[in-house]
Amino acid sequence: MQPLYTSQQVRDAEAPLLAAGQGKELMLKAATGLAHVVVRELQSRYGRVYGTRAVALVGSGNNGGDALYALAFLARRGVSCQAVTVAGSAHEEGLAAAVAAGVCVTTEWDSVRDADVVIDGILGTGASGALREPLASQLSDWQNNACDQLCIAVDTPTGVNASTGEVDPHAVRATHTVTFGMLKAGLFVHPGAGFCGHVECVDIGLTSTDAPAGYLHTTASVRGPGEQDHKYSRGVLGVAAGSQQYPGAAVLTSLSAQNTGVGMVRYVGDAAGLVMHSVPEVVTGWGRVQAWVVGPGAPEDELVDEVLDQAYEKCLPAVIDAGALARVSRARDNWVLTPHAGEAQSLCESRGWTVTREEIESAPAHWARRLASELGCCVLIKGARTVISEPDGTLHLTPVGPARLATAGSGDVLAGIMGALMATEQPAGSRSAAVVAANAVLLHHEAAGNRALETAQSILEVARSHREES
Ligand SMILES: NC(=O)C1=CN([C@@H]2O[C@H](COP(=O)(O)OP(=O)(O)OC[C@H]3O[C@@H](n4cnc5c(N)ncnc54)[C@H](OP(=O)(O)O)[C@@H]3O)[C@@H](O)[C@H]2O)[C@@H](O)CC1
Ligand SMILES: Nc1ncnc2c1ncn2[C@@H]1O[C@H](COP(=O)(O)OP(=O)(O)O)[C@@H](O)[C@H]1O
Ligand SMILES: [K+]
Repeated sequence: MQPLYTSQQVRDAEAPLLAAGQGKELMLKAATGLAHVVVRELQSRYGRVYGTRAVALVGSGNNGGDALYALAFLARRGVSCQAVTVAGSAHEEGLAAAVAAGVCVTTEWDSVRDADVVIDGILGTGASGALREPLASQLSDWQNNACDQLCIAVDTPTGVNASTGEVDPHAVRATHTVTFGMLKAGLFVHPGAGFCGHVECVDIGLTSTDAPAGYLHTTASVRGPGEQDHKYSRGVLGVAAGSQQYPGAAVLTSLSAQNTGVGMVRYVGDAAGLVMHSVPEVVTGWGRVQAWVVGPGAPEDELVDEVLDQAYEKCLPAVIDAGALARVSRARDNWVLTPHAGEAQSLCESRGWTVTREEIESAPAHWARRLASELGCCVLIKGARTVISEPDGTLHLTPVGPARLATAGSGDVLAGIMGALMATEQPAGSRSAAVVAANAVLLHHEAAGNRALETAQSILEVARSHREES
């Protein structure tokens, strides 16, 4: 997992280097890394670099400085370069370097639309508040008329908050973002993540001793059974799912758990016959378990309450989904609540917080954090972009999953995968529970089929391919 930081943390990491007089060196490293990406993308899209046209939008700060030094580099490679200064002033040394390399400087935006590549060097980590006029309207005019244009953002797309992922209505939609030194959390949080395109980080020698704001998870793993393991030591998962109205959820949860790999699945609920028919390895009825999944398919309240009490009293890790979410009155830090935005809204409402589903969808990290802090457990808000927060606000993020997961029963499958990992991994606190949850999301993405049943089936092969035998 890769650490993610806020803008302030990055600035704090830069401060001692700047104080030691290394500011120019840092900027040149950043600009060189940026220019290499521009060259690579020009080559990849147009098959040539020489003779292409690059336009950089240049703000008044160091973000613009990066763009100007990169233009100087590109001009020397035979790219026809123009700097559009958008803020009245620009980084002096960067401007001088660009002019010396033959870059044309203007305040007119006419050339932006026809550029082969636009470099967004307006705002980076120094941005604050809403985009000001006339910049905001100029950005909208350009982007409303741009079509499939290569656009490479310097450090962060202008208008995307690099710490929170919140987005200004006039924000730049980049195809690529070249960020410097440390990954910024806002580049991976919805909705900002959707404006960044492909993100890559150029190493400029920054390090931080701060606790990261979050982690990016990109690699799944599944623990295999050890030589000495038996079905009980490997982990038994209790599944309390399904009802007469929604029996299928019980099947999807149990099947995906079994296929992910677990010592045993014990099922309790109203769909035992159907579960047994579909997954004959499942054992029905109460017994000892090492983790619980409770809630998919709206099991009865009495059953849910009994499971929640047992999991709480025994400190068992648990995945709390759908119908069980509203029954949670106390929680352990190794629990993961998995609401979609609508369920998250109900959780908020029951706490007297007024928020719409749309507001949760546009700031899921904020609401996941708030709920996790309030409840004292991990909260995973499902959706096109899934966000996990620990109670202390540390985020756990994954790359975006395939949209074919937007189908009924998909969440039940995720709950089963996560439950199986909980039973075998036995997370003891919120950090390890969040890591398990992120791992489950990655496996879910990889297994995604066109139907939830197909996903639950293909998780067998996906988990096998990631299994590390111990
Ligand atoms: N420091 C280092 O070691 C390194 C830093 N690096 C680079 O520096 C970047 C940070 O540079 P930075 O601190 O100069 O801030 P930056 O993002 O250019 O913006 C400041 C300008 O924006 C303006 N402005 C602010 N908000 C605004 C708004 N809403 N709407 C309109 N304007 C607004 C603000 O105006 P003011 O508020 O002062 O009037 C000010 O003029 C960082 O992202 C990375 O790219 C790399 O080179 C590596 C080494
Ligand atoms: N557009 C999308 N792209 C990627 N993943 C998605 C998308 N829409 C939904 N998902 C994922 O599909 C699952 C849907 O879960 P949920 O809404 O609980 O469905 P159900 O209740 O029918 O099981 C979640 O894991 C969610 O993150
Ligand atoms: K930028």
